[in-house]
Amino acid sequence: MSSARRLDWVSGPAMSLRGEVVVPGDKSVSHRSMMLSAIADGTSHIRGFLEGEDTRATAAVLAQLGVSIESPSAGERIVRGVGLHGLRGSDKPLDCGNAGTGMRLLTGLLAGQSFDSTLIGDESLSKRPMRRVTDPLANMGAHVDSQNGLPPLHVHGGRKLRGIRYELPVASAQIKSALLLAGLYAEGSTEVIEPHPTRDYTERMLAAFGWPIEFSPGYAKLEGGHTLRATDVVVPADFSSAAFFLVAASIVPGSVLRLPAVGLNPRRTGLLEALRLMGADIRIENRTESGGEVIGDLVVRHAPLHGIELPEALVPDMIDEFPALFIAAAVAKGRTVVRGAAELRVKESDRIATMAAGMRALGVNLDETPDGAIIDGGTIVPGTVDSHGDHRIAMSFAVAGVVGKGEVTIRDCANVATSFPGFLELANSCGFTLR
Ligand SMILES: O=C(O)C1=C[C@@H](OP(=O)(O)O)[C@@H](O)[C@H](O)C1
Ligand SMILES: C=C(OP(=O)(O)O)C(=O)O
Repeated sequence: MSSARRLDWVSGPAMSLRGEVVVPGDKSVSHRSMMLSAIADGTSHIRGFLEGEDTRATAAVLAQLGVSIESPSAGERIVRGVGLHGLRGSDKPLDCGNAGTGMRLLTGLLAGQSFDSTLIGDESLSKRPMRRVTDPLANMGAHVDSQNGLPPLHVHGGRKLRGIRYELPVASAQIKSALLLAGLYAEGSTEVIEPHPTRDYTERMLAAFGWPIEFSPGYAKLEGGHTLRATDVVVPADFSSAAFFLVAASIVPGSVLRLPAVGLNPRRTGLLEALRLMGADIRIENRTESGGEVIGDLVVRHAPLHGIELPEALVPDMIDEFPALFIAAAVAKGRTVVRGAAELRVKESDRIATMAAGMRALGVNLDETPDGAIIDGGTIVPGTVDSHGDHRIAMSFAVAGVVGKGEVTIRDCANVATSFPGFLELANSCGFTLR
């Protein structure tokens, strides 16, 4: 990573957090809306598109493959779909940046093309496991070369794909989605069965774009040989971005925050349940439906939190929210036990190890376990932590700073722009003291 990317933050104690916090568009939905619009017939209009580095990287890859994408204003994209077989190969590598979602889903999408592609990523993405998608794609007849299971990935074109029935070894929406996207190009049916239901945005969006698909929690099945019809997409606000404010307002006395129109897909809101089990006061107001997704305003008030044994069934529904939950646990009364979350070790950083190291530096008592942590609530003291370039870790320690006894210095925060551009300004607008 270049030195320009090495940005440090200092987060200081806050009096109380108040106001309305409008968080940016959902990252998962933004990636998928771009991919499906690109291979649809006709022009799709996306609103609320996340202007983050991850989702812009996906848009740039599709533009490199010949898709015309206009951006009339921030968060708005007009995508002229080229049809299922209209993408054109590129001689240059396709750069997915920091995005696991981008790389894994695009691998599925590119496996069925007539041309070869090379997918690359940044230092962090280059360490993330890809066999979880390349192995089942190989069963479908695809040919993807990796570097011992890691990126860069070379996806060979001109392969005839056939549908498979695949039981996922881990609960992962990225694996499921990669197979479904390859399945669009396959002969016969592609069927995926999950060990625990994961976010179903790919399934819902395929249906919205007119592709026949059968799905229920933990199951999806589609057949190749149809077409996608351009559709307008409204991207809801990202629950995973709202999560930092839910935790921060819960733990800073005197706080009340309103987070309008947040996506409340049940496969995303595990943190809401977890915080409520800990005693949090979070209400949903103005619940409504938009683009086939439930959205609502989240109103969070300070409440004394206590430790819990986190029900393992919640883990996939809050897979990106553990860094934030760990901070809540660090100041809750008593002990919090997290198990069954080994997937955290293969995210943008090893999120168990990175959080454990940082929390210890801030005086928190915790034991790291292979698939989770045992955290004793107490007081956060001033100190310096390293986010290891992991956006969710950086934002979680910014939350630790507002509730701590002094300043928390956070190293390497530039990657916050991958999922939450403008976090610092938004956080300060409701009472953080972050610089
Ligand atoms: O499908 C998606 O959009 C995502 C799925 C999850 O990853 P896994 O599929 O690896 O669990 C999640 O961590 C990631 O931030 C986004
Ligand atoms: C794990 C994440 O994203 P991705 O896998 O797309 O890099 C995340 O945003 O926390």
